Amino acid sequence: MQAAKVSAKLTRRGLSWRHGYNPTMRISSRFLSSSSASHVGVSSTNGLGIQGEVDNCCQQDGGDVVLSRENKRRLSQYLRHIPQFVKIVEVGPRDGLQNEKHIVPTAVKVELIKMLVSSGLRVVEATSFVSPKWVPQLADANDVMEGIRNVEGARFPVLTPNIKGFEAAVAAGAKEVAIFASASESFSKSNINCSIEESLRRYREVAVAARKHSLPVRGYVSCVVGCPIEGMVPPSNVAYVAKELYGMGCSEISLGDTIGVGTPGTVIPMLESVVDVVPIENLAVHFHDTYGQALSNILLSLQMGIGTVDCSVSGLGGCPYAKGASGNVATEDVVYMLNGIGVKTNVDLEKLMLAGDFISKHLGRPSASKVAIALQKVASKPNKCTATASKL
Ligand SMILES: CC(C)(COP(=O)([O-])OP(=O)([O-])OC[C@H]1O[C@@H](n2cnc3c(N)ncnc32)[C@H](O)[C@@H]1OP(=O)([O-])[O-])[C@@H](O)C(=O)NCCC(=O)NCCSC(=O)C[C@@](C)(O)CC(=O)[O-]
Repeated sequence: MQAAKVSAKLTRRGLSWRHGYNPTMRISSRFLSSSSASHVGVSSTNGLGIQGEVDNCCQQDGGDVVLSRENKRRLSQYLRHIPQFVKIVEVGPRDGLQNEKHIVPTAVKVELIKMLVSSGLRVVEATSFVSPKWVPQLADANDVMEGIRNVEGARFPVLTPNIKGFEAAVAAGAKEVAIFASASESFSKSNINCSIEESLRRYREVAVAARKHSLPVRGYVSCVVGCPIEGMVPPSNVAYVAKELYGMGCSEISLGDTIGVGTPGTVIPMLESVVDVVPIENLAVHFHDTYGQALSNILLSLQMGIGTVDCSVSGLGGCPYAKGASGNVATEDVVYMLNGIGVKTNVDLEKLMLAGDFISKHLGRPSASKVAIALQKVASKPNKCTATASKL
């Protein structure tokens, strides 16, 4: 069912996913402002079992339900390190569409980007200036940039693998670029056809040129947990590459679990290693969801103090040089989780789902976002939870 129709149905029932509809959790923004300057104060109840308790301890507050002081105290002990605001970097138009079997028309890409921006996303990675022989799906980078030239309200970083790509990106009007190195030697060779050291040399050249143009540079590290060729990647390798990228002037380092094998058990040691060499405020996380671990890895990254998360609408994507890896964690799922724990993103979930619906229809397959699928079902078939929620 089209997301707009779903939205209308939910609204008729007095429900909304705009704020991360969850029958047992309601958030008051008052809690956010009354907590410490940079972390969530309180956010949720503790699950399905305590609906009655929510009813008893909350009061209406302009649409929100205010949690009791006791609930606030209980919950803040689990959420106190999580930032109040998380910056979402939407990578669907680039990381998502670079892996599609059939080339997506430029006009569809441009429309998708516009819809993502209108959902409130402020950073949308638009395309790549890479070799069209290597990634034909993004060979229309110039045309995409032309199509979004007048779109305001968001930044549109683009991937550049070398100075040739950087110059092409600048000529096309890019105001921000991203470079992408790997923590695995074999992946570097298969992805960009050179060693890690050679890639760092190329990226230093890009970083110097970017500084001359006053353009911010984002740096990716791929294979931060595992490599499709080498297997597990030591955290020290990740820290080395992250430090080099930071040292050459990258304002943000995005740590990519390219094949989605990480669990909290492997992600924690990796992050600990990296935060020793790069300030945590300059880090982002980028989880593919191959093994369904992305949300748990994101939650723990936030608890460790990271405030920027990459994700892809409808869970689009994968890497052409990492066979079997599935898409990035779905933006809808991340926004829903963050809404549920009271973390602001400025993203309107309803409008985001329209963008997801648009691209899924174009690709002719269902969304990979569990939230999008579930909310569509909720709208078409009310269940016990929706009935309870509509009474609140
Ligand atoms: C790096 C290269 C270019 C080396 O490719 P190469 O073949 O070694 O390069 P070359 O310097 O020998 O040049 C070969 C041809 O490519 C051209 N060329 C050279 N550079 C460019 C350029 N920038 N734009 C357009 N054309 C270019 C160059 O002019 C030449 O053209 P020819 O003379 O044969 O006609 C190639 O391997 C490449 O483009 N790789 C990109 C691969 C890619 O995009 N992979 C997906 C990125 S996703 C990722 O890395 C992970 C990430 C970021 O998402 C995070 C995560 O999930 O973990």
